[in-house]
Amino acid sequence: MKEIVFENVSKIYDNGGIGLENASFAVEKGEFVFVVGKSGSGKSTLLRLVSAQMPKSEGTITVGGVCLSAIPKGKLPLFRRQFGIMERELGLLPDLDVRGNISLAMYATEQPFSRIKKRVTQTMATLGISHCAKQYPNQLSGGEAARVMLARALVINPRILVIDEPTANLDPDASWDMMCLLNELNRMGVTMIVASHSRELVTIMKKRVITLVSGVVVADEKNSIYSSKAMDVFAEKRVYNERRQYQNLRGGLPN
Ligand SMILES: Nc1ncnc2c1ncn2[C@@H]1O[C@H](COP(=O)(O)OP(=O)(O)OP(=O)(O)O)[C@@H](O)[C@H]1O
Repeated sequence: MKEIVFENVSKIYDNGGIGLENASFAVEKGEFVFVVGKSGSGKSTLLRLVSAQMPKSEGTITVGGVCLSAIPKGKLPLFRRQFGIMERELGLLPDLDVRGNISLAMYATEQPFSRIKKRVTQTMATLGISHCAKQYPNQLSGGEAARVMLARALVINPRILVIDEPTANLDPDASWDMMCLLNELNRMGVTMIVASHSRELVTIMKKRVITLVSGVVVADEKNSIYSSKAMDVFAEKRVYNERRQYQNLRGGLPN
């Protein structure tokens, strides 16, 4: 069953910047997909479009069979609850301990306090951070803080986890632990869309990899590796084509 479908989706920001250009792909329920590309290639844009955090400019996005443009604005917050989102910009609140930070994500779901407490305890145990429950963010290691951010995304029991750079600023051991954890969550049935800069980890994981260059999907392969060569070849071709178009417009190519 198709969980996410993008059909000719583009995102053009208010200042004219292109975030994503004519992207088409589908993600199956329970799939694990990496999104890779150089800085500014459109990874975060794609993730934010998937999780209905901003509107697309063109094309059609369908999640769980629901076309995002058909959802009334007032119903979007409820719709977004099927996504767990982990991204750098959503930092931990410094004045709340770990349990508080994770619990906060559940308050909007309006569940009874006892249920929230049980679910938070369970999530901390799953992610191996029970021992940090009473610690504050500035008392956590990088790896622990990343797990708390993941716990905050996971605690609402999402169908889809959308994760931007899960291993940013982590040492190799903590990065590997994080990837294993994501793999484990995926095995439990959660659909995963993960943007990553980590060449080594993406290659080792052998998952589906969507590669972006300047907002364009240039490769989409199963059991794939992070190939900077594919990016470079495409970037060179694109620059060459743009030069040709420009020179044609100006009256023909020079010798
Ligand atoms: N809010 C915004 N307003 C205008 N342009 C934006 C905005 N957000 C992103 N962009 C532009 O869209 C393009 C894609 O940016 P995006 O953040 O999606 O890339 P990225 O691959 O996630 O980069 P990074 O790896 O550095 O996080 C870039 O050219 C960027 O400048």
